Amino acid sequence: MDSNLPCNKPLLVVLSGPSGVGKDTVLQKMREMQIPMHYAITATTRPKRPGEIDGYHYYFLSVEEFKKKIEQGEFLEYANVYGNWYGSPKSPVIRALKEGKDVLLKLDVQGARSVRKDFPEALLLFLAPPSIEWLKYHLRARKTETPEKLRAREEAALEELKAADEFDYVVLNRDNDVESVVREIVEIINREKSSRCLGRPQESSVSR
Ligand SMILES: Nc1ncnc2c1ncn2[C@@H]1O[C@H](COP(=O)(O)OP(=O)(O)OP(=O)(O)O)[C@@H](O)[C@H]1O
Ligand SMILES: Nc1nc2c(ncn2[C@@H]2O[C@H](COP(=O)(O)O)[C@@H](O)[C@H]2O)c(=O)[nH]1
Repeated sequence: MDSNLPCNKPLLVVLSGPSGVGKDTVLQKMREMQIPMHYAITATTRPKRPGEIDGYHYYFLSVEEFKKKIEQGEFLEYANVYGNWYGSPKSPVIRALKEGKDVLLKLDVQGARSVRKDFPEALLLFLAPPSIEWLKYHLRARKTETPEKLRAREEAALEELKAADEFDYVVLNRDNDVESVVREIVEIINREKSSRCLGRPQESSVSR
C-alpha cells in the first residue's frame, strides 16, 4: 500500500467539557462557518429552553419515551446529566460514518468515556474555560438554570475539569473569539486524519 495516498476515513469526534464552557457556542459557529461534518442531534428529557427547537437543538423526549429507546438499544451512549437523561441516537451517527462523513457529538464527560470504550478510535476533545470565574460568570449570565441547578452544574464543573487529561486534546475557549477556537478544532481534526492515514492505521469506525 502506498502510504502517501490520501485517505478519507471518517472520524467520530466528541466535543466535551463542563456545562457553560461554550460547547454549543462553538458548534453553532462551526455550523455558521459551514465546517463540513455531520452534527449529531442528541435526545434529552430536560424541558425545552426558550428558543430551542425540537430536532435542531435536541430531540425533546418524555422520560417514558427515553426509557423505551434505551430498551430498544437505540442509543450509542446515554447518561443522567445534572438530573436529566441525555442520549445519542445511534443510527444517524453510524449512517453518517458509513457515508464517509466526519461526525461531531457534543457530550458530557460520562458520554465521552462511554464513546472511548466503545469507539477507541474516536477523537475526544475537551473544551476548557479561560478560568473557573469565566465559566461561572457565563453559566449564570446564560440565565437558563434555577439557582439550585446552577449550583449543581458549578459543583459538577469542578469535578469535570479534572477529567481533562483523559482526552486526546484540550482546547481552550477564548473570550469573544469563538472563530479561532473553531479554527483550532478544524486543524486538530485535519492533523489527526492525515496522521492516522499516513502513520497510524486505525480500525474503521464504520463497521458497527
Ligand atoms: N468564547 C466565548 N466568548 C464569550 N462568550 C461565550 C464564549 N463561549 C461561550 N460563551 C457564552 O457562555 C455561555 C455558555 O455557553 P454554551 O451555552 O455554549 O455552553 P455549553 O458548554 O454548551 O453549556 P451546556 O453544557 O450547559 O449546554 C453562553 O451564554 C455563551 O454565549
Ligand atoms: N452523555 C451525554 N451528554 C449529553 C448528550 N447531549 C448533551 N449532553 C450534555 O449534557 C450537558 C447538559 O446540556 P444542556 O443542554 O442541558 O445544558 C452538556 O454537557 C451536554 O454536552 C448526550 O447525548 N449524551
